Amino acid sequence: MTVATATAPDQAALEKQVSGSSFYAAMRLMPPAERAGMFAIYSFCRQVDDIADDGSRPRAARAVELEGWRVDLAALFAGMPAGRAAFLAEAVRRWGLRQEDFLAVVDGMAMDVERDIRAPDAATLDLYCDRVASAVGRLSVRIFGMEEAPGEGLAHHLGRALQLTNILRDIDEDAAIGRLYLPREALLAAGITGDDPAAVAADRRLDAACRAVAAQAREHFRRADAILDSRPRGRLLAPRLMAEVYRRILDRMEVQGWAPPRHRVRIGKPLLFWLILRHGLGEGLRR
Ligand SMILES: CC(C)=CCC/C(C)=C/CC/C(C)=C/COP(=O)(O)OP(=O)(O)O
Repeated sequence: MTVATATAPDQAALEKQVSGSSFYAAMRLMPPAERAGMFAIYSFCRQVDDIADDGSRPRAARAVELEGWRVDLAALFAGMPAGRAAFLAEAVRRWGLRQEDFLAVVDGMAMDVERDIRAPDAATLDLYCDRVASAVGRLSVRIFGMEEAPGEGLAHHLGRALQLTNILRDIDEDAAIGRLYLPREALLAAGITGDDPAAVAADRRLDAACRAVAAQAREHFRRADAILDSRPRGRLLAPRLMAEVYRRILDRMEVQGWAPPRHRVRIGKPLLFWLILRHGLGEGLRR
């Protein structure tokens, strides 16, 4: 495949976009070329996510802008001047990243633009998680150098584990912008029939619904771990640390519970540092 030669990616700018993420430490530990690739993927995700979340602009304008990304990605993969997507060219060329995975991410963001997601059914939530998280995983596992089958499996399970945990952590922030990602089935099983985000966030029965979703996240973490454990020790340190950081967030939320008022769970620097050491990442730190 021929890919348009990109303008040199501005690493400092990419890194700045990534630096606020829970996954920054994991990406920082990768060797320079892989790290640059992950930063590019993350920056792409950040840019399309910012479009989807920009509530100050009409939905139609945001949809047009996402469509522009689809056009730029098509140009990139056709070897043409790729506009905003040009900075992805090196990563696409080097790791054979697939157009369909980038497009899936854009499709996921488009779900947020079309209407505010409110208590989606389980299948819709799963599709959303596949697009906004597992597709990112499918791009990432190519950079990790994984073979097709375990790579697909890791992306499937770790993407869903991380996204469900993120949803459980961000209930209040999402409600503040009119969104409720918790699945309808879990809400109904807990006796919650409405889908008004603020009302649901204030409902004490939410704890039971969230525990059911947390169990799903745990099962995805378990299956992601099984894939990671089958790979040689000392490899795949980045996804191991990504999983560990978010699993700790899930652990803390389960202790705290989801009955309002909730306190946003964070992983502080000392714990992060300890997790890095525990995973034998000292090697990465010296790079
Ligand atoms: C194989 C593999 C690596 C799979 C996982 C793919 C992946 C990294 C998905 C991201 C999903 C997610 C919860 C993003 C939030 O990022 P954020 O930076 O907004 O998170 P934060 O709010 O906690 O900082």
